Amino acid sequence: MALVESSINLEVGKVNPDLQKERDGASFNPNDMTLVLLGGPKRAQHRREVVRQLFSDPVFNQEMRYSQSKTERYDQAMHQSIRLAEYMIEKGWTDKEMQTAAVALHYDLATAVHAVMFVPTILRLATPEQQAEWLPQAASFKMIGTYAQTELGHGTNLKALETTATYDRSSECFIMNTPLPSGMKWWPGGLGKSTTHALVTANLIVDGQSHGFQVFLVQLRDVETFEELPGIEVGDIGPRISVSVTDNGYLIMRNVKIPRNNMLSKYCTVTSEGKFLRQEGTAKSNYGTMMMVRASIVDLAFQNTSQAVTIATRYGAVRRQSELKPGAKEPQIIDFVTQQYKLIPNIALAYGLHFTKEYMLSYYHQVFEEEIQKGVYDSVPELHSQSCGLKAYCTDLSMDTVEVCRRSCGGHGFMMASGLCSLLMDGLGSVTYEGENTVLYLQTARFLMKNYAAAMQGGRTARSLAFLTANHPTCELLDVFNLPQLQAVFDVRAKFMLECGAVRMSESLKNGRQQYEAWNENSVELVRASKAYLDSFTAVNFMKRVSTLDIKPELKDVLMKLCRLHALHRIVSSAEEFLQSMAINTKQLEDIRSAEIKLLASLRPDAVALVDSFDYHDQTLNSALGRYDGNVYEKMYDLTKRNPMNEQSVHPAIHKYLKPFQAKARL
Ligand SMILES: CCCCCCC/C=C/C(=O)SCCNC(=O)CCNC(=O)[C@H](O)C(C)(C)COP(=O)(O)OP(=O)(O)OC[C@H]1O[C@@H](n2cnc3c(N)ncnc32)[C@H](O)[C@@H]1OP(=O)(O)O
Ligand SMILES: Cc1cc2nc3c(=O)[nH]c(=O)nc-3n(C[C@H](O)[C@H](O)[C@H](O)COP(=O)(O)OP(=O)(O)OC[C@H]3O[C@@H](n4cnc5c(N)ncnc54)[C@H](O)[C@@H]3O)c2cc1C
Repeated sequence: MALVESSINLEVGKVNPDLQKERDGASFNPNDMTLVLLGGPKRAQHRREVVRQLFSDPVFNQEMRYSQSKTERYDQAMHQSIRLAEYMIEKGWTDKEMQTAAVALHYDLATAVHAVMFVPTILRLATPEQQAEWLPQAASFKMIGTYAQTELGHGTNLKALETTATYDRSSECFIMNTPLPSGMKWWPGGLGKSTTHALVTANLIVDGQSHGFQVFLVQLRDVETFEELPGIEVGDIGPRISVSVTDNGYLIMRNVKIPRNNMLSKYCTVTSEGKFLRQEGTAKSNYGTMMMVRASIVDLAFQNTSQAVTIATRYGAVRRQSELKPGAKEPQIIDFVTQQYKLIPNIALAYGLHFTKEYMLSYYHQVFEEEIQKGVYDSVPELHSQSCGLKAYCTDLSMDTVEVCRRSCGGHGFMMASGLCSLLMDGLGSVTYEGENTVLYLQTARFLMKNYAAAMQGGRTARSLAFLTANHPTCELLDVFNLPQLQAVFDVRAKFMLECGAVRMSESLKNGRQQYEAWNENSVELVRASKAYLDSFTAVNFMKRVSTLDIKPELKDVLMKLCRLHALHRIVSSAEEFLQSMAINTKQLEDIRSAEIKLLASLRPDAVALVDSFDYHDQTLNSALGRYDGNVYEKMYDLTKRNPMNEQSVHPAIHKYLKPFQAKARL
């Protein structure tokens, strides 16, 4: 009772004084940093305006989402999707605004996969005529689609997918079939309840001959009644780790006929006579959507990381606990150096991921829009390797960060109201979907090994692997804050790790192993090689981007500290590999550890300003702990009062079970 009274007596809306003190003491203006992160005032203004409009509409208020059941959340997710569609008509919102809105809403939309995969796949794999027919229907939600690739029996191994599309010359149709049970489609987002159509990947069979994985547009439901069409069985796959809004579904097709035109035919087609033709592209052109979505997931990893550190850092400034100076007032928990070590390297990581996702998205657009559209496919192997590797590396680190942040909030980090539990549970899918992370690291390793062999034979390497042919002397780290020297240290370690993988492979082959046996035998080392390369790539990209920014000195100063801290922290995190490769020695490792702690102290006064700079709206964070005004306890109390468990002072279960038992026991 005392707690309740003291909470409601605090003024809501006024900024918590500890948080205000942090903001007053920062070395830079967060708004200036936001403009750097968002690419200038025009873009920042645009994002703020879209987000402001979004959250002034009660339909997008998700404050009670943590208390909602799956069905209630789905209801709201559908409502939000349709409201956004209305905005396209009423406010003239385009893809740009929709993308900003989707990110601000954590993709909590019943039509997320429609927007993120269905439409983009049509844009990438359909002919101009097919696009002209389908895209307007998709834009007006007459057609709501999903991307149905994974099956119950196979997700990773696309060559083993069992669904068939058999060409029937007499009707000029494909007949779609699901071999049961392992061939049924399983997982596609929105398939359960929300979609009328699916882009189904299936083995194309013409005259008994298989032509491998092709993509087909299949209508699942009547667009008016939403009832399943004949031969189609669809449903939700059931409870998953999070109460995510997405209705991931299953699909069975029994002799479902679709017109010949429904095979997406930019790269391959079947003529009416039943002739299979490859028009252009490569054998893997139909895998294009996966590259695109993996690149977008790098952005998602940045969002998850930066939101988690925003919540935990603000809370770290507001929360007072324990004793630091004997007899003094309880300190802000962020003053404990161990707490700083949980938060500040992860703030640095969030900034590093910002520059990584900028790189990834721009490289994807360069290759897709400037090269592939002109029929140039030379960069595809590197783009595939990097989109796989960075998707895996960034989501792995981002999930580690979210969990560290959650724990850093003590008991309250265990409450849904922290906003950190849903970041974790919803985010966890990202290490599995769009390619399981180990599988993706191995795709990167395949590319690395090829390039390593080329470099050793004096040939050319891909752009991002120039370090393989550069000549770095070892142990030249004289100044642990010197960026070129740190870059050399990363490159030496990455090259060494690639060499370890290559040497082991060649030894296995010399010992008579088949290529596939050697690969499997050395795959742990190959994953290490990939991670070393990705560590190096992201740290060096961070250093290069920050070094070339033409910005106010106080912003540059703090960003330089962050990219140094990121580099040092990554070295400490994989110290044994840096030592083993002789990129550093043990004395240098000691210096690096001390430098890390010095950087914590130097960045501590800017911690809150650094997370404020991410410019998240309170409704996006949806966190009682990470609120901009820092009024944590009042908000927790407010949410608790509105928790459905507190709707009745006596729960009906008391009258249903306890009271009859007590009455009986008295007899
Ligand atoms: C923004 C947030 C919203 C997110 C919503 C997410 C919703 C989730 C959706 C999904 O999960 S959809 C399903 C995604 N499924 C997968 O990612 C499956 C993973 N498996 C694969 O990608 C592949 O099977 C494989 C593991 C890459 C292997 O493919 P395959 O069996 O065909 O291998 P090989 O014949 O050995 O060929 C390898 C050869 O092909 C090149 N390659 C592979 N993929 C691509 C690609 N996407 N683009 C270009 N090239 C590709 C690879 O580099 C090899 O080349 P070489 O070394 O032989 O030259
Ligand atoms: C939340 C969520 C949403 C999804 N949405 C969609 C969607 O919209 N559409 C869709 O089509 N799919 C979707 N999926 C499916 C997803 O793409 C697959 O689950 C994913 O690609 C992994 O495949 P898998 O489940 O077959 O795992 P498996 O391949 O069975 O993996 C199991 C284990 O085997 C290991 N393994 C497998 N192959 C290899 C190998 N070659 N080398 C080494 N190790 C290996 C993996 O590393 C892993 O440890 C979704 C999945 C989730 C979790």
